[in-house]
Amino acid sequence: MSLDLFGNITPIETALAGVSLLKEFALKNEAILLADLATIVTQAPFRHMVTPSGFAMSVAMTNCGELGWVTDRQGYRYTQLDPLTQASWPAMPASFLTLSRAAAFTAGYADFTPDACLINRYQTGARMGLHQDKNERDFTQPIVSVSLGVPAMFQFGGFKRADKALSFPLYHGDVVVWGGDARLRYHGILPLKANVHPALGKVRINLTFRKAG
Ligand SMILES: O=C(O)CCC(=O)C(=O)O
Ligand SMILES: [Fe+2]
Repeated sequence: MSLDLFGNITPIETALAGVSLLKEFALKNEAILLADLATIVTQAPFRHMVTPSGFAMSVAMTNCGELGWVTDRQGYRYTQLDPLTQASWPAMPASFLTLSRAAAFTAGYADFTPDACLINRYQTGARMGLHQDKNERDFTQPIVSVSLGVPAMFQFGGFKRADKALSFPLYHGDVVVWGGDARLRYHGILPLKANVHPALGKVRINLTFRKAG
């Protein structure tokens, strides 16, 4: 739960139990986050992974942490090695770990220790269809999701793909935490509108922290 400028619970939190929207929570540490991100992508570059049915995703992805989320013809899963380089995924930087733990703590999860951070890069038109995050072992652990760069419309649906979804915008620095009753809600990102962010240019970057293993 978090409060808006007037001390009210934000509308999205009123509608969705188990969702916290922490506006601009990541802004304080923007510079170090972006510097650490730049280092990660030199070691594990963004790539368009293929879904099990053989379609290249419009979102480009990489990972840091002990485990990284991947998809290919074999399916969705977490791996210790980057399939592109056969090297371990880059270590999770202290700045990422600290931010994700602070956000989880603020949302009511006192002992969140992510072992995976999926890094999504959206160019204009890129989208992520409604899906559940369910490749993790322990659904009592939340998802912590950090938005950077160009704004995007996030969708929260229900527990079936066809359930009606609520949409709300996410801006640079916003953090969403979902767990508990909301942990397995369908969610996604609508096609990214053309835009420019002063620090990141034409893209949106999303950091999704999970306790996967
Ligand atoms: O980009 C986002 O905000 C959502 C990403 C997401 O749902 C995921 O990576 O599983
Ligand atoms: Fe997701």
